[in-house]
Amino acid sequence: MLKVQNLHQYYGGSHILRNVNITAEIGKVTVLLGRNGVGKTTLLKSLMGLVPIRSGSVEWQGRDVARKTPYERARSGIGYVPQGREIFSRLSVEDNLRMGLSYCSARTRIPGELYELFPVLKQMLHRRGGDLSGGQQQQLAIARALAPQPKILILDEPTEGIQPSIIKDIGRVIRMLAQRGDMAILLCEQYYDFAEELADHYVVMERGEVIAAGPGSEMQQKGIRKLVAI
Ligand SMILES: Nc1ncnc2c1ncn2[C@@H]1O[C@H](COP(=O)(O)OP(=O)(O)OP(=O)(O)O)[C@@H](O)[C@H]1O
Repeated sequence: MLKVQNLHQYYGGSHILRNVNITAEIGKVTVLLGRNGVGKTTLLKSLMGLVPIRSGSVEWQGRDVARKTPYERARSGIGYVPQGREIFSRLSVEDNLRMGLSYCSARTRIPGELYELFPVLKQMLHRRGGDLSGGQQQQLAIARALAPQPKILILDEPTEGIQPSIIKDIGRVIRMLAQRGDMAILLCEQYYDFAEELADHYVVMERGEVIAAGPGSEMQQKGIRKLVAI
């Protein structure tokens, strides 16, 4: 389980995250919602150690990882799919997947399962990452994060700029990964319908604070769509 408590983060003098508390459980999809600029990406980067936090704890599988490096967090089973995908455009699809294994000495082979989840990657194995469509790159970014077999997958807006058929495929993979029961999913998303369909739990942020949270089944009844409408 990932448990974030009383987290505060600043960029210079700007107080960006204010006393954030969230959890993400193994076997569940937790969706993080909020309008542009409320601090979602900053929160995910803080969880991954890509930006420092001022105070609070980030507990993963019972250990506080808040002072660990991104490398150490990745090795402890935290997988991260950044906003904008950050594919290595001049490397092949296969080498992009290998990059996902680069910090993980125990695993040297790309799991064959990734090609079952995303068959297009097998077809394009020797193409350059930069030659893939946006949707294919997103699938590659997810597969790269899954290559070392993490226990939590953190995704930052995976549907951004992606065509509907690929959004469906990505949704199916997310649901399947959670249902297997050995991985937590923390999904930051602006596409409300996609988020609602997948959510076991939801968290809504506004101006750096969590303003609502609960079971995914209650999102409609609680009017969460309105809270995040632009
Ligand atoms: N590197 C940075 N330096 C200073 N301020 C930043 C930096 N990155 C983000 N911010 C500011 O922090 C606030 C939160 O940004 P963040 O990207 O975390 O929001 P977000 O909810 O993920 O938005 P979006 O949905 O647009 O990605 C915004 O006001 C943003 O301008």
